[in-house]
Amino acid sequence: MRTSWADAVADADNSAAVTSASVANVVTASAAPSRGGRPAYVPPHLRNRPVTTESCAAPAAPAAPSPVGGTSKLSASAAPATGGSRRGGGSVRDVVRAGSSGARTGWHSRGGGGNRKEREANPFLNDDETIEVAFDSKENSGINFDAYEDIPVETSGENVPPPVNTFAEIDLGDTLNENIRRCRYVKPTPVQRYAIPISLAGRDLMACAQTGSGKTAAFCFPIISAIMRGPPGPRQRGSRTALPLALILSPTRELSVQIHEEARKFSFQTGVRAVVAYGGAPINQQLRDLERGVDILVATPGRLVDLMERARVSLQHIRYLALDEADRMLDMGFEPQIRRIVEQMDMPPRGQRQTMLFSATFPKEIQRLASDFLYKYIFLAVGRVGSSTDLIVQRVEFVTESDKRSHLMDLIHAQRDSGAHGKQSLTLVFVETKRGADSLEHWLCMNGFPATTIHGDRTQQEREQALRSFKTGATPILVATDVAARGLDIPHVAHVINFDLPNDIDDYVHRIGRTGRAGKSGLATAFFNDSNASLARSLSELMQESNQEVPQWLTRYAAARSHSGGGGGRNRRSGGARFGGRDFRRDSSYTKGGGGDYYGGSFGASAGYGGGYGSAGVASAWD
Ligand SMILES: Nc1ncnc2c1ncn2[C@@H]1O[C@H](COP(=O)(O)OP(=O)(O)OP(=O)(O)O)[C@@H](O)[C@H]1O
Repeated sequence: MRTSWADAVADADNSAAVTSASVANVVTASAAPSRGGRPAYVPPHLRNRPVTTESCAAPAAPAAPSPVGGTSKLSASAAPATGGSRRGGGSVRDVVRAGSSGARTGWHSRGGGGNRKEREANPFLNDDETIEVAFDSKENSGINFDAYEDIPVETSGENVPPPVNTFAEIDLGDTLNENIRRCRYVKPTPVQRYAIPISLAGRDLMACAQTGSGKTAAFCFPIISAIMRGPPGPRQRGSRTALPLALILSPTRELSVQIHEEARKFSFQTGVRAVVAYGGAPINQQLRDLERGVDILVATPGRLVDLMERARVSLQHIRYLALDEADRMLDMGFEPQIRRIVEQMDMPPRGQRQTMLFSATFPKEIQRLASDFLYKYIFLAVGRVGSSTDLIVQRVEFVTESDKRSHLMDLIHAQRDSGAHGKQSLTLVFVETKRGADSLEHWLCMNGFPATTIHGDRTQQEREQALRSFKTGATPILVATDVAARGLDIPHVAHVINFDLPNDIDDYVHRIGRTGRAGKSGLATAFFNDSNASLARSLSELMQESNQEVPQWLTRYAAARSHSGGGGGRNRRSGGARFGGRDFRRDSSYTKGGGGDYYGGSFGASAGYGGGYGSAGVASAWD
């Protein structure tokens, strides 16, 4: 049985009615074992205390085993495979694929792979429908395509393949089409309309499209389809080194797990096998998974390097490379590791592999770095006329440090009171530090609000448990650091609160993008005070561009920063840029050959775009 927000609050209210000693017990209770025999989450302040029997957080839903580490999935992934058939379709590609059975890559041709198809778990069998019961059903109406109708799209590069309007226009193969249908994707989102034909044409791509707009499928579909119709991969012949054909890199473990879950759905019964490898989870399970054969490897960079150093993965047969959150992957923290993987190991060079970079934000200096990895690439920017206003309402409130907690409490109370018929919604609260996350979570629990936390000091098992507990609504408040800012697709997040604002406007864009996804509406509230002055200008510009109400005081802060010469560094935006997805190659400062690449400089496509470029230093489809 799932505990709803209303139940949880009622429980909390009951607890609050008793003595403070019993409140302490309520909190301490999280040390009790949860259902399914897994230890329940223990808030940080109680980790060394004796175990009692009640819980601050409502009990988490039981979980099916994850592909790696045994804790990440909500789905009943061990269920037998049903539906769909690799051989059943009439598509040429499927026939080719089926006809090559046993000779090509995929589990049925790998050492030890044997008769794996029969054992393929059905990734569509999950308990989403049960989860929906706890949430407001009007939130489940699926993607709102009207929100995307007049979306401005810009492409640049040579010979850009034309976009498609429907999935039927692309020959993805019957099995993949069946999986798309199972995902309930009726038609492609704008980024998919453009990116899929570009990728299927074999072109390198740098794609910038707003958060929650379906970028994962935009790179997964062409990869899966190309593997299905391409020549067989190498046979491992007794070697324990895995030889994937495609590599998808992402910056966080949870995002890698999520992309892998998506890839498994899209590739169900296609014969294409996706495996995930990420840090913090037991490596032995991942090694066993790799030994069974891998076509698509989804990985975080650190774990991948580890596997390569152990000679358990070789990239010499990579045909497709995708970097999700590519600007993050190439910023100062990750760049050396990515260069090592892409340029200094055994991966085929650009031009011999196909490379796809995706993100919602692409600062120019990162585009410049990224161009080292790309060959004659197409730049694609997908924005939205009407901007984000329709989907994410952004609010900024001036709140001093000492008032933040009481303000947060007001917001959470308001949110609870607006919940229809006891249905709940989720609130994601971003803070700057791990310690701050633990402390706020503790305080929320003490005040009767079931909360959990995700940050880099927690074990991977705790992180996955926290995410699961949040997704199911068992703990409808998640306090997070930036580790949860990018890519995570969590349905029913109604409110993102920037308790501490980030220093970088791009981080803000990704954080608020955890709500208002796939055409649904969302709310984002930020607490601003003097310590955020450096963000004032870029925040105010972003809000203006998204047709949000900018408070007068924020405009004054922004003006003061402009006069004092502080504009938010690389985050500075130009006012009034209707469309910020600008290809850096269009800059006059860019010299042909500077990126080792030819750029034709012609626009290949434009849909409904009537505005000119600004001189924004940041390319963001939110503009
Ligand atoms: N064609 C489609 N029709 C309906 N829903 C879709 C379609 N494509 C993707 N979605 C859904 O939209 C949601 C957002 O997709 P996804 O996570 O790929 O977004 P994203 O662009 O990668 O976001 P972010 O920038 O935050 O990483 C997912 O729940 C996905 O299942």
